Amino acid sequence: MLHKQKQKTSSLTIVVKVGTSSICDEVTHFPLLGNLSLMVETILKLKAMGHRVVLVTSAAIGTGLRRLNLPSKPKKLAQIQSEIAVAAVGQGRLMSLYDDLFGQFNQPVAQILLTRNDLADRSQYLNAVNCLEELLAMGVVPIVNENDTISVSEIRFGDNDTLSAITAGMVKADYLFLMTDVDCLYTDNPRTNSNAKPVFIVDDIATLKEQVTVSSPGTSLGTGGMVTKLIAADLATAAGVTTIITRGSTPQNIIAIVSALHSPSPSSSSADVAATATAAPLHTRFVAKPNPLVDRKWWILHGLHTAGTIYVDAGCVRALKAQQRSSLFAAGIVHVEGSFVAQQSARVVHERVDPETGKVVEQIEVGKGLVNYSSMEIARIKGCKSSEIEGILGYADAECVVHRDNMTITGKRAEE
Ligand SMILES: N[C@@H](CCC(=O)OP(=O)(O)O)C(=O)O
Repeated sequence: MLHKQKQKTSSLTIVVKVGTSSICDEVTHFPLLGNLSLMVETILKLKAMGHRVVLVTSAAIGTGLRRLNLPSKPKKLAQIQSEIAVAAVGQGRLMSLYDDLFGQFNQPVAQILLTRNDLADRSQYLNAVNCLEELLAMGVVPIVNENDTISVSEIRFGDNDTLSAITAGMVKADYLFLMTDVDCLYTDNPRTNSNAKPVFIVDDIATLKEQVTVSSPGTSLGTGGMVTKLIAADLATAAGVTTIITRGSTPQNIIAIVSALHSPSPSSSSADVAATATAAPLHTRFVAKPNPLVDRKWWILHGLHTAGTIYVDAGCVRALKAQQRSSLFAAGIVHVEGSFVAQQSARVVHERVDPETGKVVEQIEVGKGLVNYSSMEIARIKGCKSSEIEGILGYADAECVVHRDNMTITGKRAEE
């Protein structure tokens, strides 16, 4: 299938994610200055072409290890505290390195450190979005990393692939470049399987997952790998961002890839567009979803930490997915899992049960929403009519458990 890239050529918004393996030597942890300089030059060239660029960078831990003369990052659970302390040492030094390199060209940069908790609050999320927008409007290059020192494990992004996808959604990017230590996604690990073939273009990540073997666990310093890149691509394409995986040691390829995807004139045939894109350096392109989720719905799905799960019956699923979507009412709830309060977010799941054995045969993710009642309240009102809530709880703050405006349905509607 041929894909015609949208022919926007003036100012593109491009998020570039650079992993630890492209920034620090895996053994010595010394900075890979050649790579970093090329990355900085590439970003400056993209800016000179009129594009807006956000850099999402890892390597606070790697840089901290070098500074502290430690051989490797702590692995035991008890040492997680020292891992984040190492990140605190490295983050300032990493920024100073970028500031020095960009500073050679009089290019101002800004440090943005994010945690999942920051983004879970709608007003803080919007503040972060506005800050990024303002920086881009001022011609600054925002440099984003996770705020490792205050991210506890259950709310941690953990890998910067996910963080970069969230960032790309926040700035409504045209492109997310996930720079890594291979040229592109392969059908299997090219280091261990010589028959592994490059994957050039991906329309549907769910189908892709059935066709490729993704085993890369990431490097000894980074936390990501190909698995987290696919999650990031899924997330970013849902927000309408074309996502590219390509080699981190040749960042100049970003320019060649963007140019190849945008150089044909608007009247070019699809074949011309495909041929030009194929002539670009090796990369995998994940096609952006044509009808991306609008900002608030995307934020509910990806910005919010999921605090629990609400299990619903089949009738409820049909109502939630119907053309005129219904809100989620207590009557359709079967049970609730986890401990959460009102205004936190919960997954909505349907369990398909084998009628003969009574066993759950499949769990179907329906969506995610901001709840009007706590998990304890939901446990008491599940299966009841809205008119009964007041009698059971002694009050009724809302007639539904999740209002449809506060819910994002994943997957297709029932009638599609
Ligand atoms: N935020 C941390 C680690 C993030 C991380 O490992 O990401 P990656 O190298 O992309 O797998 C850091 O700056 O070292």
